[in-house]
Amino acid sequence: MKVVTFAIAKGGTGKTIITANVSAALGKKGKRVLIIDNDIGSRSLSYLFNISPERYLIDIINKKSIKDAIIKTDVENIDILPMGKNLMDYLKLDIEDLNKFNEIKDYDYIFIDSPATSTGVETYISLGFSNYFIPVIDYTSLAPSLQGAINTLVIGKNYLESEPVGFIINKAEEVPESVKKDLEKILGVKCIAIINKNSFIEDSYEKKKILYLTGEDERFNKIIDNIVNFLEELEDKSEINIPSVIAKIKKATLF
Ligand SMILES: Nc1ncnc2c1ncn2[C@@H]1O[C@H](COP(=O)(O)OP(=O)(O)OP(=O)(O)O)[C@@H](O)[C@H]1O
Repeated sequence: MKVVTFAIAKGGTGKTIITANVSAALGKKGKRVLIIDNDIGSRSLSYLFNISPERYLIDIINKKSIKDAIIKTDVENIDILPMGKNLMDYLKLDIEDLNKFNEIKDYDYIFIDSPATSTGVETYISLGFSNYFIPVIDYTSLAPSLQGAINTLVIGKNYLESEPVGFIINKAEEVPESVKKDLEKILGVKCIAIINKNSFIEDSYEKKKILYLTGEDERFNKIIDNIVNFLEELEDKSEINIPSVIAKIKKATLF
């Protein structure tokens, strides 16, 4: 199992779109995927997968199995776990309840879709629970994206031990090779994909479609396939030690 977050302490860069499409591509390949939906503000993941959760994990975690909150979607091999509250609220729970996260074993991939709060704290908590993270830079908003990516990399790598394995440039028309090289130098990881800005992607959200599955945009599908191949090469990781993760998060976020 691998826990991966497309993470950046900056809103609207395309994290949810990328999480949804990469998950769908993995699901199509027969991989079992769970998406932890922590983006409770925008609820964009529920919107895209067309689900209306009747219960959230926060409401049942002290009474039932974590599996009772997991929703099967209509998309092949993809389940969603709606958190219902900020991950920060989960940190206040008993360790016994938090250890229930270790019940989640039947998946090849877990993705955490997180909101970008102004303090970045939700992003950092997601990183605490992730083995790997991949910042998503919005090329139409390069300077704030870069700042968000640097913050995320510093906290994730140095305090939480989540491994940055590359970054994605999203909403880009054309990225000069020299800019890509500069970004790689600044961020210290490789650019694993450049996704162009286009109306198919933009409209897919409005129309509640997972673009990869419609096959409407061949170029987009090739890019998603490349990201999937990249993730498949990453090593599977062992179980996360919840108490030690919580201790690290508290230290890293001065929570
Ligand atoms: N490559 C793209 N081309 C055009 N529009 C895009 C592209 N990527 C994302 N968008 C649009 O940008 C908006 C934000 O995307 P998304 O919700 O995936 O970002 P996010 O990082 O998850 O946002 P938040 O921080 O609010 O959770 C959406 O309306 C989406 O349709």
